[in-house]
Amino acid sequence: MSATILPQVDIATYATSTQGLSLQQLSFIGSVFTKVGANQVEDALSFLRQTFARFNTYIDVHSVPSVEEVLSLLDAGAVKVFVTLQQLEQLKSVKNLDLDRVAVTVSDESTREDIINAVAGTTVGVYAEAVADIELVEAWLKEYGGERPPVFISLSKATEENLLKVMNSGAVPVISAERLTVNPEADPQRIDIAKLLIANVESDRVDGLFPTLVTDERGIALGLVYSSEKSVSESLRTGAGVYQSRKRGLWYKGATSGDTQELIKIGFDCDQDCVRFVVRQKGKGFCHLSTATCFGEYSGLSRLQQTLQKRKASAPEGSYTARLYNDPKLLQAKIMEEANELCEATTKEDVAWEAADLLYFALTKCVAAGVTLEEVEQNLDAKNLKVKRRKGDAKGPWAAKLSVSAPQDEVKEAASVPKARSDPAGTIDGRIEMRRFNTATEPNSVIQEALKRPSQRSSEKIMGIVNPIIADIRARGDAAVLEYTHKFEKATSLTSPVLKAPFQQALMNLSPETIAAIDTSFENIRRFHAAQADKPLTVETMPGVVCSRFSRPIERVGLYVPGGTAVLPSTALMLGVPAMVAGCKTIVIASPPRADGSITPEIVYVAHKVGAQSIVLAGGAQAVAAMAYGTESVSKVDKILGPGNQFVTAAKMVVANDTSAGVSIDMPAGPSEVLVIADKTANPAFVASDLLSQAEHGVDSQVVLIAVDLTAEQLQSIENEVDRQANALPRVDIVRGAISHSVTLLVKDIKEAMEYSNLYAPEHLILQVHEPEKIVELVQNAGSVFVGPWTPESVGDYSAGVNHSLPTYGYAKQYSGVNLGSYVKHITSSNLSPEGLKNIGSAVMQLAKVEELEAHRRAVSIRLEHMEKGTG
Ligand SMILES: NC(=O)c1ccc[n+]([C@@H]2O[C@H](COP(=O)([O-])OP(=O)(O)OC[C@H]3O[C@@H](n4cnc5c(N)ncnc54)[C@H](O)[C@@H]3O)[C@@H](O)[C@H]2O)c1
Ligand SMILES: N[C@H](CO)Cc1c[nH]c[nH+]1
Ligand SMILES: [Zn+2]
Repeated sequence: MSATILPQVDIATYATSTQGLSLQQLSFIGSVFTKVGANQVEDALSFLRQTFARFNTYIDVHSVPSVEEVLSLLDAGAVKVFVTLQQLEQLKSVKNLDLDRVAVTVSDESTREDIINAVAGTTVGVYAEAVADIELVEAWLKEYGGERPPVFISLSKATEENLLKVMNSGAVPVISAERLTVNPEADPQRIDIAKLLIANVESDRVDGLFPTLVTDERGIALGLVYSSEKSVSESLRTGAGVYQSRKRGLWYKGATSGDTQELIKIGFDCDQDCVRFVVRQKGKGFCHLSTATCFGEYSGLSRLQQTLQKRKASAPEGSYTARLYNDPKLLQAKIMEEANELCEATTKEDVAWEAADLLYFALTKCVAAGVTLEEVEQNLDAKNLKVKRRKGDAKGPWAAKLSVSAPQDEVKEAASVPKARSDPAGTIDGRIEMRRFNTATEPNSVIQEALKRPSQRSSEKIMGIVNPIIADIRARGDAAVLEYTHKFEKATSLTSPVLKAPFQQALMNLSPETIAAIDTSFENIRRFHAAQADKPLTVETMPGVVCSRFSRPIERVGLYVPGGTAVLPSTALMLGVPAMVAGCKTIVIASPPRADGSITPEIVYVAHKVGAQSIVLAGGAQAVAAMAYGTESVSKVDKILGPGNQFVTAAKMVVANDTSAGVSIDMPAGPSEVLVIADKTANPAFVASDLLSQAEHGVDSQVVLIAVDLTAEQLQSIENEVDRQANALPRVDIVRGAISHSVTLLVKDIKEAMEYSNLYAPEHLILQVHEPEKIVELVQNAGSVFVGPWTPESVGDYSAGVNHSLPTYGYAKQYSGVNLGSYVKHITSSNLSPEGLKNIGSAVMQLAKVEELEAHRRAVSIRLEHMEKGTG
């Protein structure tokens, strides 16, 4: 709000003055003017510090000798300084100084032409001091013409009539605060500030009232009311929100409800036809419906602040916020954790998510310390007024985190031994490079830390998102599935969440090359998985005791085909073909549709080839929940398989743990990863291409290179290839994100390489080493292994026949990738002859006796007795 009038105060006496407007009443107007003498700069700085939040301070600095001191006043928050022509010339050359923070003074030494020349083409204002003849100034203003700069005038004879003339001419009058009053009836020798304030406000209403927007201190609209000169005057006098009701006259807000308001400021809009009251609302809220505003409750940061303040006053025992208030160390750790997660976030969505988390913990810290959002924002405004900008370099340990060593130089210097390089950035000197760690010199803890998968959002947070989605799908079925698809996939035209077989030919309109590629892959995957079928087995464990095992397909399977960062028809093949080979009766495929509501034709073609019953046009937790519980149109399944992002994986875990769902899952298959072991025989270009093929999946992917006894030059060639090839990729930005948490380990021999690999348990392991077949024997933990220079990982992703739906995140230690066994359950059977029962009976009866389970024992003894009596 720009100033309408500038009450002048003396900084030496303002605090104790009892004449005219009080300090609080001045703050309602929002602006003050003061003169600073040569020795008063320190006092002025302290005045600015104390009053920054309450006033905009305009300072006459004629007598301040140095430009440095003038700048320090501007830096401390003076909104405008009134200067001499000489000072103006000096200030014009100050970098970062906005010239609309300066007004030049018309004085005896300067002619009108000097002033016009000085301000021409700038935003510098003009200050006319001790003007005796107001008509002359009016004439001057008229003559000036065009886009006039802001003009401030102090009159030698400040009568109400003269002040109104100044305001009518569009200038801002400067007048001693001691000459003003908020109570003209009791103080007739002073000028009514309310009258001056609204002198230029126009009303186009027949009742002459002024539309008045009431906001809180953050500028959030609380409601719309009306004001009159009288109500403004009453508000200034009482320091409360007082308005003019169109029916009931003066309205002292909260007089009956108790929801009163503390007046903070009164201002006006740009064309002076709307009043703005900034208030601090007490009680239940502004609206008569007891909401914070007439437009509903607060949202965002304001709502969070409201909740945190309530929790501070009385937090429910055991609430997380109460824990944070009571444990400052926990709060500190959370702030650092969230700040770090925000630094690591790369996608728009993740940055917003992590920033929200950081703001939550930062605001908790503020509320704990009694600091309000309004105060934080005042600080932001104060910083915005700074002229002397800091360089903004990082300090202390943070600066150290930024410093990067020069890898190329190092390599040149140390002719053959590659050095470790552990900067956290993924791009070093603009190159796309992984961090290097030498296992011979780095402590094991550092290596373990470097090998950690990129931080995932905490399961608490993910569950907080996924659980309500699952509950919603259970409660509202198809309608909820559609709503989430509209929201996440932006497929707002979609009206049914399911596409049922038979699928129309038009939906599988593919090029002959694509059809041929899918058909080739389909056949290889089919062959490899068909070969996995196990024949029923039968064993006679004792004479007459025959045990068998046979398998049966799981009847109904749900296959999740990811479609967030990339659409993966190959995953439809990897999940659909073994389901078909196993003989699953109902195959349901789920995949997020495109924004136009359609599904990728390649996925429809695969669904058709594997005999899928339907395609669920949904992704994420909603697709998983729909298949787990079934909806009006989505068939319930017995097992859900397939990879996905954190929401998909979390939802699979939730439904698998719900016994009422009666559904199982394959495994946790998250962001893609690869570990390449390369020795001197490896081709650097091949190694780089394999690393990048998984890095391009997503920013949360991780790739690891284990360099076995490489020279600095050999390692450098791989790194050069990584940078060169990465920069040529269309998904270079994703690759950059993934490489930022990817690492190279320098190890001495293949044995050590395999130890690290087994510890990491990668989803994909690539062996680009001498005699790789022999090394396969050393593999203990891995999802799928790619052997030798001619086996890029992508052959496994698409066409070789092996499955690409594999355990990630180290779960290769206990899970297998998807295989035929994933679609069947094994059933055993026993078949005993009388002789067999005789042979085994005593062992069974004895053990039943030990367990004191008599009915078990008798089930045998009763038969043996029958045999003896010949009645069996
Ligand atoms: N391990 C394996 O075998 C394997 C195989 C293929 C792919 N992958 C991995 O699968 C992952 C696929 O992830 P993706 O994101 O590309 O696709 P996705 O289909 O798994 O996830 C997309 C869905 O996530 C949901 N979602 C997105 N943001 C959300 C939010 N803020 N709140 C709630 N739900 C939200 C939406 O419903 C969206 O449809 C990748 O990380 C890829 O590397 C792994
Ligand atoms: N590499 C992924 C599994 O981690 C699968 C995939 C599909 N398309 C390309 N790659
Ligand atoms: Zn892949």
